[in-house]
Amino acid sequence: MEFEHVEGDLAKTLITEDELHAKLDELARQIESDYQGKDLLLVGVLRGAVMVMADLARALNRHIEMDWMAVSSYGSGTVSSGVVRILKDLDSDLTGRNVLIVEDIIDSGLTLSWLKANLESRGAASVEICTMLRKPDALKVEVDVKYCGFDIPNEFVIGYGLDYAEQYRNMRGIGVLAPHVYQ
Ligand SMILES: O=P(O)(O)OC[C@H]1O[C@H](OP(=O)(O)OP(=O)(O)O)[C@H](O)[C@@H]1O
Ligand SMILES: Nc1nc2[nH]cnc2c(=O)[nH]1
Repeated sequence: MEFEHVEGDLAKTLITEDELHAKLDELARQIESDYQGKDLLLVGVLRGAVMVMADLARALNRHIEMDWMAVSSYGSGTVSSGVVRILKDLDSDLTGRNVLIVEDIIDSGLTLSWLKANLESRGAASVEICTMLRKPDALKVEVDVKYCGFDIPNEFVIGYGLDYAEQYRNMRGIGVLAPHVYQ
């Protein structure tokens, strides 16, 4: 049972581990085809994207580089503050690079629209976004997403890198947190 230790904290299971991995394989084939003959720098956004990054990188049958940024707009709450702070910047020079931002979720879109513009301003040849989840009903700004795993309802989700107050990131699938946990 993949959710055994958190079962009482979940309102429902949304996406299973198998479904996540099948989707990652699909995305990896598209990315391989789109970036044929080009360099590829995967930029993971800490901390939530750690699981997607690790699994996507291994699903790709090609050379890649990885770098990491840490930004924060949520603190320990469940609603975006809208203010994005860089907690850790990239080590790489982006000049002329093909950058693929790897994310776990696009919710309001505030983090990713800010981050994409920020990386584009550093002279990259291209900056695209790959996100495992997106909430179309929660978007406050348009974000141009090239690769999206699943569109999900506007509910607070946990698992596969996504936390509530730093818990649940190691859940293998994705679920909706029961309101009694945070109310
Ligand atoms: O579209 P938005 O409303 O801006 O939300 C998306 C952001 O929220 C999550 O990160 P969070 O700030 O929770 O930090 P974490 O990755 O360290 O958990 C997620 O990883 C995105 O970066
Ligand atoms: N854990 C979690 N983090 C988020 N950050 C933005 N949206 C979400 C969400 O639904 N769940």
